[in-house]
Amino acid sequence: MKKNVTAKIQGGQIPKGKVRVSGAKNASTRLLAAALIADETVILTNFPTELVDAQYKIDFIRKNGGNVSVDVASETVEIDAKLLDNRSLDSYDFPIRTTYLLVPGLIKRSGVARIPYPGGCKIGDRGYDLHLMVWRTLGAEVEEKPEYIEVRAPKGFRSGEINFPISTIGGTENALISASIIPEATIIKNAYISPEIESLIAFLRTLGVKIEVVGNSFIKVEGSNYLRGSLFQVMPDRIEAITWIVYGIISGGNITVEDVPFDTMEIPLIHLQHAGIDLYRNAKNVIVSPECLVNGRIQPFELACGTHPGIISDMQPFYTLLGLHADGISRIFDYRYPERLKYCEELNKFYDGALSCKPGAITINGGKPARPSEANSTDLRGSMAVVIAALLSNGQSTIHNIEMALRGYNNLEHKLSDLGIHIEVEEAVTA
Ligand SMILES: CC(=O)N[C@H]1[C@@H](OP(=O)(O)OP(=O)(O)OC[C@H]2O[C@@H](n3ccc(=O)[nH]c3=O)[C@H](O)[C@@H]2O)O[C@H](CO)[C@@H](O)[C@@H]1O
Ligand SMILES: C=C(OP(=O)(O)O)C(=O)O
Repeated sequence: MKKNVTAKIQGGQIPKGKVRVSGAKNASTRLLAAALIADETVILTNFPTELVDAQYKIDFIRKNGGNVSVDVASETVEIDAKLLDNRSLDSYDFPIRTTYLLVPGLIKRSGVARIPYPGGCKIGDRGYDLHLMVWRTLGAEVEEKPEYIEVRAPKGFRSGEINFPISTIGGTENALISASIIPEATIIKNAYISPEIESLIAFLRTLGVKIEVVGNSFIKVEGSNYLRGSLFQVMPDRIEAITWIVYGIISGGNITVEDVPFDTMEIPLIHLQHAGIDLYRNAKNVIVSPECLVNGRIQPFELACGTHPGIISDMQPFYTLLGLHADGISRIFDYRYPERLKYCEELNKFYDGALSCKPGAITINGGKPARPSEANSTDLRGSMAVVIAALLSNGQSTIHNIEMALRGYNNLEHKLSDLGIHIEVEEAVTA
């Protein structure tokens, strides 16, 4: 897997052309784990095969005996988990967040699961205690070993009632997949229903799991000992869509963003309107061009990130970028991930200190032109944000560790190249 990747970026290139949004990271990597509980083959289409996070998960599955074939050309992944088995690995270094979703498949096949500690972006406090709570509620023993988390349920999980004290995406996904292998009813209270979770529920139903959702936070799951296979399409990535739209606006480019999942991003798009941006769109695509700016400029704005259907935290850095190009002072609040600020220090290198931050709040003094710089990738979205800042600056910039951006942006270099943008990417050779 790629490590220590540096990008040399010549600013001032204006994007022009088409870019298609890939299958969503936060859907595809969940479906991949959920496929492990099926007793027949699962085929996932529109799968972002080049996504580094997906590749880590596939690697883990293969190392534990699962069969995964990947067809890059058709963006299809076929998973056969019949031979999945819990094995002792030489290394548990898998820097992805949702390792916990690999547990149900392993419990189903071998009654024991050893999984890497949840990694993912360092965006502040990211507990995993609620995942342990899920497994314990379902009758498992859980032990935190130095290298991995071990979950034991030799006779499989048993049904229970899971009551989340806070609304958690990962926790809800874990509870859903874990409950699906139990042939009795499990109740999940205070669940979080996001579009990606709706898609996960739709997938689990295709396997034969009965899932009832009442209102927006109560779920009843009735699983089965035997689960069918499935042919399922990964939904497009709403965070990638907002990334390209914002890039199109602030670059003054002329781009068509294809496969935009409009129904999952109503409020994020309303906030663009409030910033004076009137996008041309049809059922699936958006055309971004300088004419979209109603008054010829981006209006400053104030917004708060939160749970769906609002602006989710992963979109925050792109609204920050938008604010940097707005005509005045904008403010962004994020009290769900108040420490998601490290990337701001990196962006400040390009924008002459235009961002001032305190936990949960970013104030943006918009309107300063971007200048070239050398910056680090602090997290996935932050990495993509500095790549965009470098593209907008007038000169050559260097961005370190852009493998972070590649965790969440499928085929990034190719997509940029289709927009006429060339970046030079180099991976450090390690002895
Ligand atoms: C699938 C998905 O869309 N994941 C998103 C989710 O991550 P992730 O699924 O990790 O986030 P959660 O919704 O689980 O976390 C919400 C809050 O609950 C806390 N918590 C969570 C689990 C736990 O066991 N204990 C605990 O304390 C977290 O620290 C956080 O403060 O939100 C992040 C911030 O928007 C995004 O970057 C991820 O892309
Ligand atoms: C923080 C993110 O992902 P993860 O939860 O996988 O770290 C992200 O997608 O921005």
